Amino acid sequence: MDHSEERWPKDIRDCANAIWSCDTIDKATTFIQPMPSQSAPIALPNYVAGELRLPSSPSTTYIDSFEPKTGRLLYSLPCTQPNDVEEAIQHARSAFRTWSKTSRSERSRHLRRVSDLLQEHRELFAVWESIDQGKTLERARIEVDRAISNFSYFSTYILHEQTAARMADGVALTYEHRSPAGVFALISPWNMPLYLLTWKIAPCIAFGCTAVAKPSEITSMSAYLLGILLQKAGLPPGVVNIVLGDGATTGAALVASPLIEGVSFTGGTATGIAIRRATAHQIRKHLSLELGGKNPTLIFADAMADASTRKHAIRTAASAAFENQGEICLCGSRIYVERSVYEPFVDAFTLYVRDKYSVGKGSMGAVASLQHYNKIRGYLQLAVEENATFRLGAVPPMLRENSNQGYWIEPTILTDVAPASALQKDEIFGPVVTITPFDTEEEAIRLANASEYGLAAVLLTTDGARMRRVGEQIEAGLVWVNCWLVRELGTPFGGMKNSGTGREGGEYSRDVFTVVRTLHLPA
Ligand SMILES: NC(=O)C1=CN([C@@H]2O[C@H](COP(=O)(O)OP(=O)(O)OC[C@H]3O[C@@H](n4cnc5c(N)ncnc54)[C@H](O)[C@@H]3O)[C@@H](O)[C@H]2O)C=CC1
Ligand SMILES: O=C(O)/C=C/C=C(\O)C(=O)O
Repeated sequence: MDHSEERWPKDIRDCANAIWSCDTIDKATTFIQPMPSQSAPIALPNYVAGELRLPSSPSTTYIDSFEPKTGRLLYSLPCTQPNDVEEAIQHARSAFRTWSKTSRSERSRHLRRVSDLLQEHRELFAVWESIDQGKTLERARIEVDRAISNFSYFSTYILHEQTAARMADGVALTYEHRSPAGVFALISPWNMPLYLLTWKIAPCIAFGCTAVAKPSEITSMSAYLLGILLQKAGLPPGVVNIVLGDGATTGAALVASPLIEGVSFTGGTATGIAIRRATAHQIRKHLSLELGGKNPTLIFADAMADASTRKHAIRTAASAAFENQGEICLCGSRIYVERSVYEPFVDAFTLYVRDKYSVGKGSMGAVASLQHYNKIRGYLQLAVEENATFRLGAVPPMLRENSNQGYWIEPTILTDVAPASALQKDEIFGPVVTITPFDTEEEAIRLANASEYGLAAVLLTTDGARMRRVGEQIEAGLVWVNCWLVRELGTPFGGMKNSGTGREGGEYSRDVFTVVRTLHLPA
């Protein structure tokens, strides 16, 4: 693709305004359709110091981004080089001097304005997120709503926060004093782009820090739109900066900079390890790593005992498995079913999933990239080689680069998969589940915990005592009983084992973004 400068819009601001003016689905779609595939897409700019601009480094390269549902080239984005990353960090540092001292009520007003403006442009963000990521429009709307809540939740949280003070043995009055930690690198993945980026940006700026954020190179559109929105909301320049680019160049430069006081990262475990390694010598750096999962869903016979609980169990297990094409780190991709109800469950689950999630039924989007499509395809080929039974789905066709075909994968249900298989161990991160029987509660717990990951789990049972007995033994940061993805933004969110370190949400986010000192005053 030709990236010569004359093929970019002369004024990037015109381009931003063109997209911004698409305030209805129709207009947004019209804007995207006339772009001829394989030629002169727009290049998205960074958002630095309150301005939308392309990086200045002459060595900047450009990355192509494709539309998952069609395989068409959509736009390109700069792979921001270390010197431009450093410049963004400098702007965040200078903004920190003022922002960290800005009153909570003023910061709260800024977050509220961002939340209101997002609400006003909900549909615009949802349409573009769906086009850019491959998710359904319905799913994209849910995620924009959550992005709105991320800002509104932290806008009020900081107004009601309390400080613990106590009398230490009658000799000293002690209290905790917290101050904003500094400039943060906020790095997010491609599965829930706006939802997860704002889950980091909102608490970061609410607690008085400033940010250089980097979305995934696979899905940069909503971050770009967010930059425009932050500008329109009047957020002081430099408080949030957004640099686009890949992990190896842009992300790595951001994380390693000695001027970065902390990193909040969501993505794959291998990247989390790389970030830990790259920052190992910088002890002061706060690290919050939310990584992969291979989450179990346990279905006990009592959950299948009558028509209403059976329906609930099947629906909950299905949405936990296939929502957002299985591209949520919390998805339940290993299903374990008590043997006495195993076959009835597998039959009913397969029928339900075929009806609701088959491609074309409206609940299944395309997977995010060709690279990811091929990764999932590889696992399905492995399932054939290992003689797994395909209760639903098949190996999808091979797609070539630039084939202008969408990355669609049917929901796939596998049985007869050995516990040691990579299909049971690896995070496939797609619409693929395995179903395995168990005989006893102890075996169910053992199977659930037989994973390097420990992010989330779902228990489906009507037995109240079992809910707690089993729930408290599952090695996972989040256990949902008879529900999935129910979120209260103050609760600790994060994983055990190789699913990460640190927790975010409410006061846990405060711990990530602030430093604490204890003051001792003589009594
Ligand atoms: N939330 C989750 O649990 C997610 C899990 N994954 C898993 O990871 C696998 C690989 O997907 P990727 O897109 O490669 O995820 P990734 O972990 O490489 O990407 C996540 C973010 O990290 C950035 N990044 C990559 N390398 C970096 C580095 N060295 N320093 C700083 N930032 C860096 C990326 O540019 C992106 O913004 C997926 O197939 C899936 O299994 C991917 C995305 C989200
Ligand atoms: O914060 C949430 O509610 C969901 C988070 C999901 C992820 O972190 C993910 O899928 O990566």
